Amino acid sequence: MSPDIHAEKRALRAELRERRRTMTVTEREHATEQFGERLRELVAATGARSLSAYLSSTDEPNVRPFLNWAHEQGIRVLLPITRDDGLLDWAVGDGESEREGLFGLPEVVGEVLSPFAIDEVDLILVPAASVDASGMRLGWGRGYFDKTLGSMERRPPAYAVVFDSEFVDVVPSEPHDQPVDGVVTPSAVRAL
Ligand SMILES: Nc1nc2c(c(=O)[nH]1)N(C=O)[C@@H](CNc1ccc(C(=O)N[C@@H](CCC(=O)O)C(=O)O)cc1)CN2
Ligand SMILES: Nc1ncnc2c1ncn2[C@@H]1O[C@H](COP(=O)(O)OP(=O)(O)OP(=O)(O)O)[C@@H](O)[C@H]1O
Repeated sequence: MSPDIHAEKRALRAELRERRRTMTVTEREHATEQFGERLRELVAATGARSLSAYLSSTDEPNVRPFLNWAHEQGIRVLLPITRDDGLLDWAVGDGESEREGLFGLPEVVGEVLSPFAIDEVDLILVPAASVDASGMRLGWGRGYFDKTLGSMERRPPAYAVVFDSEFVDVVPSEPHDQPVDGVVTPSAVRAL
């Protein structure tokens, strides 16, 4: 794998991380409301009764109000538990208990399910740094979701959740990168 593409990905991630960090509270709150509307539309369109998502940290697209809504609707929500071997375990989110996991990310507390637990969901919401028009996704650089999505035999629709400016024409990609089926931004749900 060429070192250039790794450097390019790293530089892009740093830029995107900085842009997220400098968003204003007003921008964030507005985006959160719109993410909620779009994600509820996606659930209605897919009829999903179970889904996997992530517990947003401060700078990430905030899906927490949506997760509370999903929980109230009786939708089963799986949240990732970061393992140090590069795989993700899962636990059912109850909207209550969490703690700090590996890499300082918020993590759900609950019965730990194996990486295979995600095989059962109807819809996958994937965190990302950027997504392009062909569905290629730039993640945060440890390959967790490439491995997860790449190992699934029958995969339900996977939608990346990003801010509008992070949906771009092309992201740098490598053979192991797994495309997503769609993207959710504050302005729209798009199948790709
Ligand atoms: N809220 C949330 N939970 C999540 C994810 C996520 O993106 N958001 N993940 C989604 O995968 C998994 C954890 N993924 C991680 C990915 C990278 C790094 C990390 O340490 N990255 C490098 C930066 C690499 C770079 O910039 O090139 C670092 O910070 O040093 C940590 C966790 C599972 N849980
Ligand atoms: N299916 C896989 N099997 C083994 N290693 C993988 C796989 N997918 C990715 N990797 C490794 O993970 C590391 C990070 O990959 P990459 O830069 O594509 O991350 P990313 O797309 O940002 O990550 P993520 O999937 O967590 O969002 C690379 O060293 C890559 O070789």
